[in-house]
Amino acid sequence: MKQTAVIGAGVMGETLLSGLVRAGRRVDQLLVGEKREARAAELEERYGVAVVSNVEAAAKAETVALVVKPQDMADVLDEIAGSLRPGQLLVSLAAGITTAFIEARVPAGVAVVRVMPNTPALVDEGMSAISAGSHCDEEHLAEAEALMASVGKVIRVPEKQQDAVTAISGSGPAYIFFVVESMIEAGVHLGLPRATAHELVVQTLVGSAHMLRETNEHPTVLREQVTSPGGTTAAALRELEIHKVRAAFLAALEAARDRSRELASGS
Ligand SMILES: NC(=O)C1=CN([C@@H]2O[C@H](COP(=O)(O)OP(=O)(O)OC[C@H]3O[C@@H](n4cnc5c(N)ncnc54)[C@H](O)[C@@H]3O)[C@@H](O)[C@H]2O)C=CC1
Ligand SMILES: O=C(O)[C@@H]1CCC=N1
Repeated sequence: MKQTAVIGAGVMGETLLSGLVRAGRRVDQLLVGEKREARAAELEERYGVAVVSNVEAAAKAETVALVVKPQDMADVLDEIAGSLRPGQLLVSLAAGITTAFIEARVPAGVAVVRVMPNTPALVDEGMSAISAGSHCDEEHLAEAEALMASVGKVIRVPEKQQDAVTAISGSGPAYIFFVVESMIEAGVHLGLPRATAHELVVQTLVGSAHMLRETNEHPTVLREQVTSPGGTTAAALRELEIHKVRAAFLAALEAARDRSRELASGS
């Protein structure tokens, strides 16, 4: 029986775990390594999954997903390296951590795939980008792809693009939620009840997202369709340009990309 282990079951680890369960993975094919005892008990109760030591998880599973913070990755790899064997697959979901960083700390021949997921995986609408390490064959990459496909869409990217991917889709949901928060708050300033503002903004976001996906139109075209000459949208967009929102997004994404690059150094 092939087993998959998830080491580090915080926000993203549980997101992956729950997706695997929803996708029909048998619970006895799953193992969890989690440092916090209370959290481990919670997961055992919620999913009926076995929480074991990291060493046992690494020794038993064919595929090991590493979902600890980048700053904890070196310690976890030191702990499990002795239990890993060539041919086994390590899938890292950590921002910034390169496949070379992992390969340098595990036995030669262990296959490594780097993944950047995002939290909409919780509702099976995740976006994951995967990159192969140097001992990884097509079968390993396909296995990592199948793992992440259980919670959404997956694309393959060259590893050198992963820091930019992290800035866009990894952190991306936070920017969208920030915009949603800002619009709700603005609605309240305009005198709408908070619940009304919330409903208006969420449905506007969902509808706009569906339009982007289903019409396949460029966002500029969709934005122009909303922008009547001399109308309300043009008045609002002029303010966004005056406040340099476009430039702020560029600076923000550059900061996220740079932070991703820094994380591999443990800072
Ligand atoms: N939260 C997000 O939206 C995304 C997170 N990621 C990546 O996922 C990883 C985890 O992030 P989060 O889930 O947000 O963090 P988190 O802090 O919620 O989860 C990390 C978990 O690892 C556990 N842990 C720490 N050291 C451990 C050890 N030695 N053995 C076993 N478990 C240990 C912690 O107790 C915690 O439950 C990070 O590397 C992050 O870059 C990637 C994309 C999106
Ligand atoms: O903020 C972070 O570092 C993680 C990686 C991408 C999203 N959350």
